Amino acid sequence: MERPSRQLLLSELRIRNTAYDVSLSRSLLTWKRRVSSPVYHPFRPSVCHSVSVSEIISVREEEEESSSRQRDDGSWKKIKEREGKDCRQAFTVLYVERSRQHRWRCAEVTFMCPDEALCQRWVSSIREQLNAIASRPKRLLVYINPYGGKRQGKHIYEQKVAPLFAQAGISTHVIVTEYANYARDHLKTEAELKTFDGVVCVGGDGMFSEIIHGLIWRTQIDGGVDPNCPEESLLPCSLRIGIIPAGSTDCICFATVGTNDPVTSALHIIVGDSQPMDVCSVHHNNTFLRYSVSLLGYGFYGDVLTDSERKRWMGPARYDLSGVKMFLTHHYYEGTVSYLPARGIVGTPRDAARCRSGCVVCQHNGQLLSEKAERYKVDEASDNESDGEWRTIRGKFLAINAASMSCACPRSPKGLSPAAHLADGTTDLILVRKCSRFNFLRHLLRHTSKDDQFDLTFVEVHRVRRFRFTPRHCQSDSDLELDLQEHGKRQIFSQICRDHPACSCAPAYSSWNCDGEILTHTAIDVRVHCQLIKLFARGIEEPTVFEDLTNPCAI
Ligand SMILES: Nc1ncnc2c1ncn2[C@@H]1O[C@H](COP(=O)(O)OP(=O)(O)OP(=O)(O)O)[C@@H](O)[C@H]1O
Ligand SMILES: CCCCCCCCCCCCC/C=C/[C@@H](O)[C@H](CO)NC(=O)CCCCC
Ligand SMILES: [Ca+2]
Repeated sequence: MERPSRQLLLSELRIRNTAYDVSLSRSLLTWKRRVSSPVYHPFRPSVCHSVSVSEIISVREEEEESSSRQRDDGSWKKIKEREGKDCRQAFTVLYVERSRQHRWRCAEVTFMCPDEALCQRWVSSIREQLNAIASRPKRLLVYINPYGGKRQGKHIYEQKVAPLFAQAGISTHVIVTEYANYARDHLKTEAELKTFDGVVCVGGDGMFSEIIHGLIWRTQIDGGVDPNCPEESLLPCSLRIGIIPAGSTDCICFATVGTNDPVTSALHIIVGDSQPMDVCSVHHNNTFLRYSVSLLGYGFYGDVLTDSERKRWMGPARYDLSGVKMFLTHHYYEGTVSYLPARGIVGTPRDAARCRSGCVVCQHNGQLLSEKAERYKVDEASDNESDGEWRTIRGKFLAINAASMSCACPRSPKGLSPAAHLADGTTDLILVRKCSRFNFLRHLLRHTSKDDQFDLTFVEVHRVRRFRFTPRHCQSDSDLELDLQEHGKRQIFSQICRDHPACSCAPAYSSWNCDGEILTHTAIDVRVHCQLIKLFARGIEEPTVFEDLTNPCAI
């Protein structure tokens, strides 16, 4: 058991009219009500509070002149009782308080000191501790998409986030985007990245995608790496990214924080959290197409996205309408999926365990991959793909999904692949073969219940490092030859006729949904880059069952 660290300060201070023993160590601020009588009071509220120093947002001196100050709830609190004296005898600590469903709130407590010198000592000691936390950002570059989600981005930032950043002493350079890809291009070429400790995007998954495209591209160009070459190992980005959710799905925020709440996200940024994340690069014939961190979906999710883009004016409800429409349409697509299974790693897509804050699977697999990368640097002749052999599956699919993380979102709180990991260097490749509408509905509905969406005969899931997809009509002559041998000429010709858009109702191609953006190509080559970016987040926290044993209040 870890021992509480040495006390830096211990004083008797007052909260309102009650005396408390208040102590500060390098890790904790604790206030414990003084027990005047040893008699047990069953109806008295908890007498001891403890806050981790790492979760203190800021400390401020109270400057009111022997007067009262209005609290948030409208009541008045007395700051100073004695007359005629300078008033710097009280200080307020703002800190993170956990609320329901992974939400964080900014709470505050005001301590009254017997004299000014003591008050000053407390304020400077707490500030010293906060300044020593190197991971906290001091200067942030903020991009706001005014048109994401319900078009509330600017309002959300100004009302809920900016005041918190100001209280935490974070300075910001705020840019409201003027058109799509404004933030991406600004980051690629213009932004003075060295002057910032992080980039914040206010918007949805599409806006986040712009930010990572700008940052990853810039990092590769500055480091002399060719982003068009699918074989190149990409350089990790040094700046962390914060997401203030103001979009339609906000799946990246939800899956990394556990909730889509602007205040919670702002607090994770302020305390300087860090969550590494895998990124997939998507190429077509040695040309870079896009990066993806959440869903790469062909078939159902590609069609839903294509249809919903025409209904953008509807806001987030467009996905529900297009979802139902595409479910009824029930298109399937033929093609070949090849993949490189992830070997030597911990975890499978069917695990009961989930990726959570401080995930050991991500740590283990991340370490394994970086050691491997080091070895390859020494031995140039080694084949990068020697840890496994490519496997190939041909078929008719209703959906081909690659989930690099769970893709949990309010629509599906457990996500497309509930056991996927944020930073393990793999993506879960989910193949939903052609089946009846009823069966497909069973599969879809299981995304919203406790039942396993993979426990169906027409669904398979593989944890992979790399995969390729070729739609049937892009297949090589030798592949088509194989088809002829397998199925006989007559079947093939009737199939081609049925699939050809000119002479039948069923389209031959779907589109790829890449984190909510439509890809321009259907034949793609995808590779996972382990922990390429970092977010101001810590992963979803497990609800605490037992009191923290390092907390002196719990002992
Ligand atoms: N000023 C702007 N005008 C028009 N489009 C913009 C602007 N700034 C950003 N965009 C684009 O708007 C698109 C959607 O933005 P965003 O992701 O913020 O919201 P959303 O699509 O509603 O949410 P989600 O992606 O979570 O479903 C993005 O593709 C982004 O490139
Ligand atoms: C017939 C009804 C069946 C109901 C089934 C519900 C299943 C929900 C699964 C939700 C999966 C979300 C995956 C996230 C993808 C994001 O990268 C992307 C960008 O924001 N969002 C969409 O493409 C938006 C995609 C929205 C799909 C509905
Ligand atoms: Ca992953």
